[in-house]
Amino acid sequence: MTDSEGGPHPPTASPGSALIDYAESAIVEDDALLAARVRADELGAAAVAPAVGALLALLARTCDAHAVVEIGTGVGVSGLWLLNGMAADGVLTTIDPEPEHHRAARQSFAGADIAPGRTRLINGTPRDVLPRLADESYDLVFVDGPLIDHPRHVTEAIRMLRPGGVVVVHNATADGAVADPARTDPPVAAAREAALLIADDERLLPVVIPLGAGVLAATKAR
Ligand SMILES: C[S@@+](CC[C@H](N)C(=O)[O-])C[C@H]1O[C@@H](n2cnc3c(N)ncnc32)[C@H](O)[C@@H]1O
Repeated sequence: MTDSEGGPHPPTASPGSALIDYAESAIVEDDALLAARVRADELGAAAVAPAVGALLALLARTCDAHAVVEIGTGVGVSGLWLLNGMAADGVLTTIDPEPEHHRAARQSFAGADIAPGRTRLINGTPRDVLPRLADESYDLVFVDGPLIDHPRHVTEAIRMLRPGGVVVVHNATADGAVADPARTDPPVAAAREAALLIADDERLLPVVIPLGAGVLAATKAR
């Protein structure tokens, strides 16, 4: 690649650079999100970084999301961001096997004055729940369960996504380990497998975004 004067482009920013640090620190969260983060710390439920949350809200708004599925509710930090970007009457269906996390997520949603009808919390494992959700019916699917389950969750997400919808995979790079050929442990192999499922699907237009733990987003052809 060359610049407008024919010379090589200057090196682009790498993860950990000042640019990434700026992107990560530029987002300000409201009181409801800050309170949810305290709950996440108390329960040890890792939540998306603020910049990833802002990306979720942006993508939800861009695809005018009315129906969103989230795999891995945690205590509702990513859910709050998704709801912020969704249509005012949009419904977030969010799945988690931990009842304690769902209790905390309900507190998080109430703390942000989210109307109860806008959230559908399904307590169960995605393996059991996802097959019951309809084909091509959701505007956005957010995958944030255990890395080892990413291939199964991504397969279900692609099935559930409507044409023009967006799938977002959190921790898609296994904190960057997918780029290291020496890393062949099962979670890293699962992250690679999930990325390949998306790369090999001709209906999907993907991009890796180096925010937080690494995000892979793809939109499905209309
Ligand atoms: C990283 S946290 C989700 C954080 C949340 N998305 C956020 O940013 O606020 C992962 C969640 O996956 C849930 N989980 C555990 N086992 C699971 C499984 N087998 N499938 C899906 N989710 C699971 C955990 O209970 C936990 O709440």
